[in-house]
Amino acid sequence: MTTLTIQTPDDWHLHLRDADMLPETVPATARCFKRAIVMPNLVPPVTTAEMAMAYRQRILDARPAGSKFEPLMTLFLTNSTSAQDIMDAKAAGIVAAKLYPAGATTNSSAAVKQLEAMYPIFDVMQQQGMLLLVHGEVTDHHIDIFDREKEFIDQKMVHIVNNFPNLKVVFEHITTGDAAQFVQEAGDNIAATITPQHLLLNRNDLLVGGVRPHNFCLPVLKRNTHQQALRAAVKTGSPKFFLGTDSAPHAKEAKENACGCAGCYSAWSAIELYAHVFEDLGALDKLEGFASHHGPDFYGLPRNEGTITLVREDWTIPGEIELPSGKPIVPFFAGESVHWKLKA
Ligand SMILES: NC(=O)N[C@@H](CC(=O)O)C(=O)O
Ligand SMILES: [Zn+2]
Ligand SMILES: [Zn+2]
Repeated sequence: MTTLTIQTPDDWHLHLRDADMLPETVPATARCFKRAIVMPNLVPPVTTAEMAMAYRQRILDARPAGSKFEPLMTLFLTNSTSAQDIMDAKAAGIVAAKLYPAGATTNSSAAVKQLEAMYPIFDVMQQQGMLLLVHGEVTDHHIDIFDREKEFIDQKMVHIVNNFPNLKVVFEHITTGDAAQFVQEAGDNIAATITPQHLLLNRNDLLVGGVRPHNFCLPVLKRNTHQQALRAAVKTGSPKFFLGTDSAPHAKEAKENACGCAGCYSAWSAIELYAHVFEDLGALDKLEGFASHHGPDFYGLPRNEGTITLVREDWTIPGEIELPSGKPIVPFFAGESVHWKLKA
């Protein structure tokens, strides 16, 4: 096969950042995705409908001329989020709220410290038909970083899903066979996003032969058997799994640092990298479902009109990109060759 045409895809997990990052990040995603779930972990976090609407406008203003890219906004949950905040958000067109356990990841210190205290809020979300998006890792210091997702399933996720059977929950950026199996076996109210890095890499790519800060993201890459389980999950074509890049830019100096930031900036090559993986799996026929159908179907939104075409053509991801601030950033998979390219 030399070309591949699929219905226009969406990115169901994206960090656009803010201010002078938007002229970089918005075009990168808008080049092939029609919509994206925009994560709210700004500084300060997006905790009200008003903040989300102002952020949405800044994103719309950063679109390239003629672009119809549509940001789907989310609310950052804290232990101070009120029922009224949820109702206001719903009324403003916000589709989901994001649960970060406090301290789990980038800019999450203001997030949820006591998860069970959020249950009345989940109840309102369930009634309002707002989705719950979850960064699924426990944050207790004594729990090993490689076990934090599995512990979250056992301690928290099982109870959320069972207590709120009509709340749609997205288990974001899953990284383990345990999470894939949990999602597959649980009811129809739970689905998961999977990133390109967790399909392409395992923890050897982070640590063998020297530490590779550009492969560091959270949840951290796991052992090869988990990578294989995620690959097997997308290969089934199950509607419970869909595309969420978790593209999360940090300047080069913040990644190549004694305390490097977590996040991979994959937007410029994301759809190509997924095609690369699905080809490897002999499952190119499953890419369209994963990238363009399962997400909107789960969210209860219409599928996109139109198509994109990928061409089988080798190209090399650049080693560096210059941010609008003038600072360099190293894109995910820099210097590596990819077999598919978006047709201009
Ligand atoms: N995935 C990451 O490693 N980082 C994300 C936050 C997140 O999605 O957890 C970021 O905002 O940088
Ligand atoms: Zn996360
Ligand atoms: Zn993320």
